[in-house]
Amino acid sequence: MGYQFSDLTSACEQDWHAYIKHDFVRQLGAGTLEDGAFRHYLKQDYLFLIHFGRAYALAAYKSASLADLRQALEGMKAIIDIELDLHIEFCRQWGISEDDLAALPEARATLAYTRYVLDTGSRGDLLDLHVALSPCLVGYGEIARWLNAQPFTRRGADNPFDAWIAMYEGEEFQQAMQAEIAWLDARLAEVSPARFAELKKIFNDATRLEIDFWQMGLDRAD
Ligand SMILES: Cc1ncc(C[n+]2csc(CCO)c2C)c(N)n1
Repeated sequence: MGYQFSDLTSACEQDWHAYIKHDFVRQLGAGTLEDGAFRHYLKQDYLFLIHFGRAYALAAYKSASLADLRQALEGMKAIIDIELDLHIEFCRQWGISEDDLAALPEARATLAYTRYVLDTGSRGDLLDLHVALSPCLVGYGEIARWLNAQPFTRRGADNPFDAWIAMYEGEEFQQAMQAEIAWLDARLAEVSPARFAELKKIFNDATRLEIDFWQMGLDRAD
């Protein structure tokens, strides 16, 4: 008894590091990532974000308290009003129009990850769903902080991906990430070892799917 969020990352340390320190991330930080790989990632991430918007709608449906319902609504608004708007603008700067985005075929890695999260939330409870969502929210915040601490990372105008790092290091985003960790810490404090083992599997699966998402970008896989 008495778990916290950091027990999930510790229990999946190898995969968690493979996700946070993936070659895609390193190249993005160094500014050496090929444009085509970044564009492929951006396009698939548009589809990813739409399904994550649905996952927050599922979190609303699974909420038994007003506080949880409000939190789900805030998550959905953050994706639809902030993250997706920024994303569409980002895509435009990289030469990808809204028409291009609307006509995209979905890559297998996108399908696998998004539907895994939706399925986990459908069969499980709100905690299962939040654990499935947490590598996304917490991972990107950690990636931005990790990149800023690496000697190979270049910031500013000589890194074409600088705006990407800036998006996730921002105060607002880091606060949302801390709020999610606090919510998970409070729930995980109450779970049994058997329940923790179930949640660890979900966290590990979602983390592995994040690794595949980066790899899909590097390989430009569909
Ligand atoms: C594959 C993939 N994983 C995580 C994120 C980051 N992300 C997506 S939605 C969300 C919540 C913010 O409202 C965050 C942090 C991404 N963009 N793409």
